[in-house]
Amino acid sequence: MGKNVKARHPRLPWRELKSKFLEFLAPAMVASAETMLERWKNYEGKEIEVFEEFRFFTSEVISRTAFSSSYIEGQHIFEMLMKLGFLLTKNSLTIRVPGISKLFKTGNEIESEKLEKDVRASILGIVRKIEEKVAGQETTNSLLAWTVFLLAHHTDWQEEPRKEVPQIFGKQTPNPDGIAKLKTMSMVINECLRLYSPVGSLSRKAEREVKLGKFIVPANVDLLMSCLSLHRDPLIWGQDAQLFKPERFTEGVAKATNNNAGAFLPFGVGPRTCVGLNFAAIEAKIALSMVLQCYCFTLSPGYVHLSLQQVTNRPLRGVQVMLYSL
Ligand code: HEM
Repeated sequence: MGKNVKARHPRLPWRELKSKFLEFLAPAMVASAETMLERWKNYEGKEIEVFEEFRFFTSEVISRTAFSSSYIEGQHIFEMLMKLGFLLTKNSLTIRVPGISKLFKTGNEIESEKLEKDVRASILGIVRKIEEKVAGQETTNSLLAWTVFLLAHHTDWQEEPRKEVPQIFGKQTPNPDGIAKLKTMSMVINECLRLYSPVGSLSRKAEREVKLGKFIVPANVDLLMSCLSLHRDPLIWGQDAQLFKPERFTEGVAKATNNNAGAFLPFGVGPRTCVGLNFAAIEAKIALSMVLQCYCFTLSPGYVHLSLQQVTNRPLRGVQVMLYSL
């Protein structure tokens, strides 16, 4: 921010800001997961399709978080509307000479035009924010469904994160402090993001001619990078690249990728990196912790393994699992 530009709000230190953000988000996510698990009671001992379930869950999280965070902005809009109403009434009572009113505007008219513009801009701002969150709904939905698929297929890996959940939260619902400590859960999520990256490819446009390794990319060329093939490349991940092995992330992403920052890109790279990264990670960890606390699951015989790359990489026929109460 430039020297002469005043901050609109007093600055909070980053750590404090992040914890305030978490304090607000985590309870909304926990409440949405509770609603989902309440529904799951009807499926105990039966088959459940979790892609659709997580669609309800991720949509509910959005409506709880996006709309309530718009409350203050909404209040500001209502204040502006009240003032606008007052000015419009005043303008309508002012006697104007026909014709002149088109050439000269009164102070009240100028102010009401400005207010009208501000109201429009504020409403568009809220809509844009909600749109951004909706953009993240499908991706988190896919991540959760693919993770349940992988854990249902590799039941030994269900036990590891399940043990960790009570160690960290006891019998409580997930809280912001504990979420950061879920190490095995992070490994499982990273391995799922590697194998079933919800965003299958990243796109960029070359603004000018650039040298990319041994290639010269001319200006204005559209580039598409496939995260799916990058994440399964044996030259980067080894001969077991196709296998589900969360242990490769035991010592973090840097170690798993041999410090190759361009090898693991589920959330993109550079200045356009996903802005919802933390939001998605917290949401996924809360949902999975709560599911694992209550249930174990195996793949249903009816499950058909097909993925569809349409905006996101998602299971085409859903993910059916058999649900057992613990
Ligand atoms: C598992 C969940 C998610 C995945 C895998 C994911 C992945 C991505 C990827 C790959 C990009 C493009 C980055 C690039 O081109 O370098 C992106 C951009 C974006 N994501 Fe996400 N995302 C997820 C969740 C979310 C959530 C929850 C939100 C909102 C709360 C969100 C909001 C956005 C926005 C606004 C952009 C555009 C950023 C820009 O162009 O500057 N995402 N995401």
